[in-house]
Amino acid sequence: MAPSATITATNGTTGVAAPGRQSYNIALIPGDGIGIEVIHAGQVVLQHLARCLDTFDLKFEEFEWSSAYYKKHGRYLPDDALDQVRKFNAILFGAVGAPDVPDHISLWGLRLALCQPLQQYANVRPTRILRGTTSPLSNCARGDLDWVIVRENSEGEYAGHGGTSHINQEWSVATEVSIFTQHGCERIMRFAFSTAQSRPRKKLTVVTKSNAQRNGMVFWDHVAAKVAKEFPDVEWDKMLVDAMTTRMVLKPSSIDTIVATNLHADILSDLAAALAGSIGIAPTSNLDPTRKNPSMFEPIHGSAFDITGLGVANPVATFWTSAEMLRWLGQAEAAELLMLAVENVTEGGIKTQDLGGKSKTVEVTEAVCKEIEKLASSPSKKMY
Ligand SMILES: NC(=O)c1ccc[n+]([C@@H]2O[C@H](COP(=O)([O-])OP(=O)(O)OC[C@H]3O[C@@H](n4cnc5c(N)ncnc54)[C@H](O)[C@@H]3O)[C@@H](O)[C@H]2O)c1
Ligand SMILES: O=C(O)[C@H](O)[C@@H](O)C(=O)O
Ligand SMILES: [K+]
Ligand SMILES: [Mn+2]
Repeated sequence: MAPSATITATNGTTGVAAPGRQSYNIALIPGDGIGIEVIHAGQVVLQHLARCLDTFDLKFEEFEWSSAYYKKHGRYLPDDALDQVRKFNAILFGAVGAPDVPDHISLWGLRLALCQPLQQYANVRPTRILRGTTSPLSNCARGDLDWVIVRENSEGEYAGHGGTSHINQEWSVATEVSIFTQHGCERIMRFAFSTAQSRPRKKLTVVTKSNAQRNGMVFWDHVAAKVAKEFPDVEWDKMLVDAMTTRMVLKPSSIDTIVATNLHADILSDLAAALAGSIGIAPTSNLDPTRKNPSMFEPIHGSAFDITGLGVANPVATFWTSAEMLRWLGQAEAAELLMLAVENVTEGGIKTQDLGGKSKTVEVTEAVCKEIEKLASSPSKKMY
């Protein structure tokens, strides 16, 4: 079923209206590398926002689950990790991945070990060109690129089906089987169509590869066509994933909402982030649309070994995902104010090096805090 909507967010997700003063418990999982730097910047900004607005409360608890924890305990998560995080309203996650741990161990050990059992089956990735930033595409004005990528986040190429036989033999073999279930495809298609329906253009592109992958992807297309009948007001088309990359580069304004498989959307969303200026701005919401489990919010990027510890990581992706978290929790006004503050700062030229600026993580964080203070105390607060 589509999420029960009361507040429609700019990214097509929905929040529950909050009666009275609300208090939210947020689990912080900074993880590894720059994840630690940006999550701490996000916590500073969120705390400041809550203090300045004084209309809701945020309480944070930090978890040390990371590659350092893995090296000490032989696992990324303790046995009761899911029970622990289920007590929170939301999770703010940094990144996982370390140079001395194989990437499949870290990804499956932490991120997927949370997203999959918590039924965060819809991964929502908005992309747009923020004020004061530019796309590397010539002729792409700010409003020409305003997309939401909906990523199937529970199965497909990430189902974990497969195995290795004849290890260390010349005839060793490994399989990685994609899984497309009726339930999994239907729920993500419904979510994607209702996201598209909630946006002004009501347009959805279903990304596929059903010319080559003649089973799973043909099934994916079939479910899309069936679910489309429930949304007669959504204009939709279907596009092969390879052609979609060229359309994103050459005709960005022809795109609005996209739905794609776990792997296709993973790849397309890094491309989308780069086309909007940098991976350092791109947010991700891992949503359980049924709201039975807490949803998890993170920047799209990873732990970025190459810039860890230099103080130059762009915190904007984490600020944006923090805004999406607030929206999901029902604090749409606070989310709007936070994004307005972020864009006032980028427009003022306070940007990290990935966006062509010279500012450090901490300078961007301080500037956003100052801007929040200004906006929250302005008599014309209703401008956001
Ligand atoms: N969800 C996650 O936790 C997640 C996501 C992606 C990658 N990873 C893991 O992170 C590790 C590194 O992966 P990768 O190098 O492929 O991707 P990455 O996103 O960590 O880095 C790619 C490039 O983008 C730059 N970059 C990323 N975030 C930035 C930011 N906020 N500000 C400025 N520059 C930024 C990096 O410096 C690097 O040059 C791997 O272990 C990978 O598995 C985890
Ligand atoms: O899920 C993945 O593929 C990785 O964690 C990462 O690249 C992401 O986009 O979340
Ligand atoms: K991340
Ligand atoms: Mn990715």
